[in-house]
Amino acid sequence: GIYNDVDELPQNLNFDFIVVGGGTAGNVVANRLTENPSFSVLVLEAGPSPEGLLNHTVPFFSIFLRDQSPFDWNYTTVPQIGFNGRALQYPRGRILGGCSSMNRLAYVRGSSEDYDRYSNITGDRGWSWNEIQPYIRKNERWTSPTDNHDTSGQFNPAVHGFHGINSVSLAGFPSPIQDRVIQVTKELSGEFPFNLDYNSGFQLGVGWAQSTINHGKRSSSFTSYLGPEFIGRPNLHVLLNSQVTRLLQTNSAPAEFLTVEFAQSSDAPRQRITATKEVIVSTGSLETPKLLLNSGIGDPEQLSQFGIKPLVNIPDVGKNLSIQPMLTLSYFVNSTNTFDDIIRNLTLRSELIRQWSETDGGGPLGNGPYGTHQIFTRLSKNSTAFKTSPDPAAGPNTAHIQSGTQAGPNSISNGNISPPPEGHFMTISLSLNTPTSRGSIQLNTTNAFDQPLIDLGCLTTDFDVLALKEGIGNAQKFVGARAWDGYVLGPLSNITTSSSDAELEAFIRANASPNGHIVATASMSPQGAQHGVVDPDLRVKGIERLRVVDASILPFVPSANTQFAVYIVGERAADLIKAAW
Ligand SMILES: Cc1cc2nc3c(=O)[nH]c(=O)nc-3n(C[C@H](O)[C@H](O)[C@H](O)COP(=O)(O)OP(=O)(O)OC[C@H]3O[C@@H](n4cnc5c(N)ncnc54)[C@H](O)[C@@H]3O)c2cc1C
Repeated sequence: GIYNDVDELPQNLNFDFIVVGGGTAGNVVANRLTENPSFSVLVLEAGPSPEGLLNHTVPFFSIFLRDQSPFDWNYTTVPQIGFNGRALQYPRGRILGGCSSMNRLAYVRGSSEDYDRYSNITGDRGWSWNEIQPYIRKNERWTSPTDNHDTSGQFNPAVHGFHGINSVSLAGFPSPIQDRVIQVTKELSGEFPFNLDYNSGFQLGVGWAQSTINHGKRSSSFTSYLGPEFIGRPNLHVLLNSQVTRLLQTNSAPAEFLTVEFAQSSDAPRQRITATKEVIVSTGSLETPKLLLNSGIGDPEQLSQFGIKPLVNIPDVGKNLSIQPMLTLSYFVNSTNTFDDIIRNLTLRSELIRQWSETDGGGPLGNGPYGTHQIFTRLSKNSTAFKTSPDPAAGPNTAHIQSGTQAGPNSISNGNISPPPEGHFMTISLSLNTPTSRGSIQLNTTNAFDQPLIDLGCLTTDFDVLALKEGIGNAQKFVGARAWDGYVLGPLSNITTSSSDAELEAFIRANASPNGHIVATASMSPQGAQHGVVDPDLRVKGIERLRVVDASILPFVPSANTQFAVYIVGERAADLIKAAW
């Protein structure tokens, strides 16, 4: 069951496993472990439930989940050198389902090489593309689009799972620009070839967008893994509004941290519960390092500076943060049939809400705001970026740049949801999927309710800036295709094909923003390695019966949005834990 208050928890229960964080990965672990009726699981989630929240259910409205809100951690980064010293507001779900309850729903796996790299650098074949296939099937439930259009030629059924838990679908409402995008794949087939399915392991080219949407409604780890058929399990307990403040050491040789300390608000009394088998930390890439550090697990020198007693020496906690920087390029179009007015015109919006609810998820609001297609491209072989760094992609078939096409304003992707008051747009958003810059998460105070110091480190290497410049050039080639003649009128920004290198760099630093795909702050490394934070079986190094299971364990960001990888991490972790007990 799901409880709001600690007093509602069934008394005198022993919990075999405590999952800290009911987010994307945490709910997968809780679901899979409770398949075994003899395991009892408690999930402690800092936020409330998204049940009944329209913005967390209507896919298009994810654009409204970027501002400060009671369902968000409302982070602000430290001033970012690479972004001209801008300190950025940075959204993360503080709600059951975590970021899967508020993300942009794009379902993108990355390349097979991304997963083979995880396998190679950890020495564990279990993370390779071939070995994760069963977990893809366990996670994915391919679902027909809301409008039931003919999807042949829009995806490859052979590479999808139809019997998993988490819904994935193609757009359920046509976009006004989708036919032109397909025309570009024919016209410029050398640079932008059509790819039937970018989730096959071979991602390069242009494919129809796939999203975690179930009949016009968000499919999250809350709606799926804690869905009605599971949440009634007598061994599955989810306590909301409960933030874990520290893990407490219960044994020193071997080191164990089986007691969790938590509180229902910053000034509420601290409570304690002890797991009998394992504690699983699934608090995400920003909170996981903070929780470990507050518990005395980290770099001893840094911990001592805060008066925290160093208990386990793991210098890499919070280091190596990796995230993809992104940019959006918007163009005025010769049409009023775009999504701009859904944001600007409240009357239209309420009509569409009515359509959505009367048709069970139908109409444009049932689509994610990510647009029609995903475009995966590589930098040119003789790119100047490669003079500054070896190729950071996981392999020769892995994209450096991922772009999305949408019939709407640039602001959809930027987090700022106020489009220009006039005009209609189409936008290419482009993300550098293979960043070489690294940042960090550090403590600011020892109060668990305070934010950590978040340094995303974006655009601090020459490679990343040069690669984004080339990404802009790619986008301009795409928009320059004849398919857009008479439709695209001109750019919204002052960036054109004749902009100088200096102008491009100034534009990038002033306008780029981080996307939501933070990883690597508690990276996996080989068993026994001194670097990294967890072993390939996700056990925290030097500690027994404590694992980290969330995005923070990925040592590199995949060439993709990250929820897919996180679901796979959750699925495999559950099997590893089951095998250990
Ligand atoms: C704005 C945005 C847009 C995105 N768009 C996409 C997209 O379109 N496609 C895609 O694939 N990916 C997207 N992502 C990324 C993806 O959603 C995340 O990588 C993934 O969901 C992270 O999963 P996680 O389990 O690591 O963390 P989360 O899902 O964040 O889960 C962590 C959970 O732990 C809880 N928690 C944290 N600290 C504590 C504590 N101390 N005690 C108790 N509970 C705690 C949190 O409230 C949260 O519920 C986006 C992310 C963001 C932020």
